[in-house]
This record gives sequence, structure tokens and C-alpha cells, in this order.
Amino acid sequence: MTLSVRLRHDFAGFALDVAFEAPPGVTVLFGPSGSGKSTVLNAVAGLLRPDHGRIVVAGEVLSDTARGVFLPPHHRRLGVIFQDGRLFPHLSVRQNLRYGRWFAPRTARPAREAVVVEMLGIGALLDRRPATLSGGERQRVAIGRALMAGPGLILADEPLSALDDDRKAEILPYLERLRDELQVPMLYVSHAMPEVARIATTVALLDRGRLIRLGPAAEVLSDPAFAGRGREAGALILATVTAHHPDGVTELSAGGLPLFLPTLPAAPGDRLRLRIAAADVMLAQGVPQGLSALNLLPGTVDGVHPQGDAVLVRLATPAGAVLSRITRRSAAQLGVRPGAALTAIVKSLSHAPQDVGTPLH
Ligand SMILES: Nc1ncnc2c1ncn2[C@@H]1O[C@H](COP(=O)(O)OP(=O)(O)OP(=O)(O)O)[C@@H](O)[C@H]1O
Repeated sequence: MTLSVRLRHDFAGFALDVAFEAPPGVTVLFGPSGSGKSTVLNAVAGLLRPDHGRIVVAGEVLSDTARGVFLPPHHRRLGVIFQDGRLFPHLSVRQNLRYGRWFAPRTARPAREAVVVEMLGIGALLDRRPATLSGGERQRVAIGRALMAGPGLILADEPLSALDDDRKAEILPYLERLRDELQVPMLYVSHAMPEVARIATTVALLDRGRLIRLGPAAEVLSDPAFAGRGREAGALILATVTAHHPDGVTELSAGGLPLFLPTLPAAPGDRLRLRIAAADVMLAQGVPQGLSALNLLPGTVDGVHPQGDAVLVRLATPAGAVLSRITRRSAAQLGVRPGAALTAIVKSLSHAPQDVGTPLH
């Protein structure tokens, strides 16, 4: 396990009590405001001394209250990325990066700097001061600084939440490269569902100081009991690009079923994760004919979860689990119940480029 956390901590009116083990990849701490996400992150960072608990990263005990172990933050080989970047304003980009490598083994330094600069595309910014950078550029430098120490774990506290949608879209691919190419493990706080769908390998759901669910991203996000409301609810499926057609359509295959999207900048053979919002999925009996929607996924209902006047339905398909939000009336007319055979009609995978990301692990 990359990270093992067992924590109990009381603030006036708030009690945190969580225990989890995180596999390699990106573990997203997800949950409503005040559920304890930042408190967990702060305890791992060493910014909070927990009342009780033990934290182990890559085999190293960072904190163990039973044995009086508490490594100070600067002795934990962690990279930290904050919401607002927190670069040193009086230092150039290069100096900010070099500050980050302070605790790295001496031999690894020059090579790491070149790799980090290249990977984040910040070579042209090295002599600039943070004040002259855009928000997205600043956040790329902050990611670079976190990487420079060769951390065993990166802690990211809502690293995109201060950015607008375009800047988010600019930064996400870099975070995906950290996850997929450098394979740096991350503990990542977020409350934006599309971001979670893009970046998470594992999702840890917190509620009022408790861990209520931990599991692979695709599993947790497609669980109707935890999927959230509005456009938040959506499932995650893994698809492989099979062909680009001359009429501007990219064909993918998910579990043997074809999916069609407007041309994607990906090569045949590339594996992508797709988020399909529950609000964009209709259900039908049998296999409907003559529809403009291109993506039809036949499956079996294996979860029904009422949400006010609507119902969130989970359909197990060969492509993976898909969620659909329909009205209670439609659910009754269609005979929605566990075991019912229905077809999911995906209306608008096509309109959600931000919902297409690199592979799911
Ligand atoms: N230093 C502190 N002293 C007292 N209470 C605190 C302290 N830090 C956090 N809390 C309380 O602990 C609870 C959890 O806070 P925390 O910041 O971990 O939540 P969060 O899930 O990260 O929320 P958000 O999404 O709003 O950042 C809140 O009720 C908060 O008021």
C-alpha cells in the first residue's frame, strides 16, 4: 500500500475518525464541505498533530501517536500543491523550482529538473516571477515545485478550484501525466465531480468526519447511493479508440460495444476514460430504432435509487455500469426494477470534451 491512514481527531463540534489504505495512483478525498477532507490532508502533511493515529507513506511511518512518532512537515518526503499555488513572489520560476528540490537526494537533482520542466512545459517561464504568470502557468509551476523533491506522495488540496474551466482543462492533462507516466501517488482533495472522474484511481468518500465509501473510481462513481445530484451524477467507463471515420466521428469500443464521439485527438489503440452524466442517459425497452443518438448500451438494471421526484438507475452493460436519471413516472412505465433488461441511450457524450480523459487504471 502506498498510503495507510488511521486517524482520530476532535475539534470543538467536529470529530474525525477515519481509517483507509490507498493503493498506488490518485486517491481522491471527496465529500461535502466540512466533511474532514483537508483535516486528513493536513494530518498527512504534518500540519496537524492528530489526537490518535498512525500514518505510513511508502513504508515510512510519518506519525504514530502510540509510539510518540511525529515527523515534522519538512522531514516528510511529500510534495504539496495548494489551491492558490503559494509560489514565493520574490523568486523566479527557476528559484521556486529549486526551493522544492531542497530535500531531494543531491544526485537526482539536475536530471529531475530537466524532466519536470519538460513535462510541465515551463521552460520558457524559468526567468519570470510568479506575478507575471497566468493562473494556469502558476499552477503548473506549483506542480513542478512539488515534484522537485522526488516525493513519495503528492498532496493536492483542491489544486484546480481557483481556476476557470479553460485553465482547469489546461492543467488536468499534466496531472494525468503525473499519475500515468511518472506514477507519482497522490492524495487529492476535490469536490468537483468531473475532476474526480478524470483524475481518481480510488475515491474515498467522507461525510461528517467518517469514511463512508472507498473503492476504485468507476465503482464508487457508478453507485447510485453515492453518485450525487444534478449533473454531478455520472458513471465512468473505459473505452479503446478503434477508428476515425471520414465523417468526423471517432469510434471506440467499450467491452465490445461500439461508441461514437466527434473526432477525438487520440490514436487507434489509445484507452480513454469517459464520463457519462446520468442526466444524459435515457432508458428504453428493447433496442430502439431510428434514433439520432448514436450510442446504445443494452444492459440489466442492478440498482434503483430514488432522488426526490426522480430515480437514479444503474444499468450493468458490457461496457461497464451506466447511470440514468429518469422521472418516477418513466421508471414506473418502463418497469424499472433490478433484473429488468433495458437499453441506455446516451444523448450527449458528444458535448462533453471535458469528460474525456486518459486511461482509467
Ligand atoms: N483548526 C481547526 N480548529 C477547529 N475546527 C476546525 C479546524 N480545522 C477544521 N475544523 C473543523 O473541522 C471540520 C472539517 O473541516 P475540513 O476543513 O477538514 O473540511 P473539508 O471537508 O476539507 O471542507 P471544505 O470542502 O469546505 O474545505 C469543519 O467543521 C471545520 O470547521
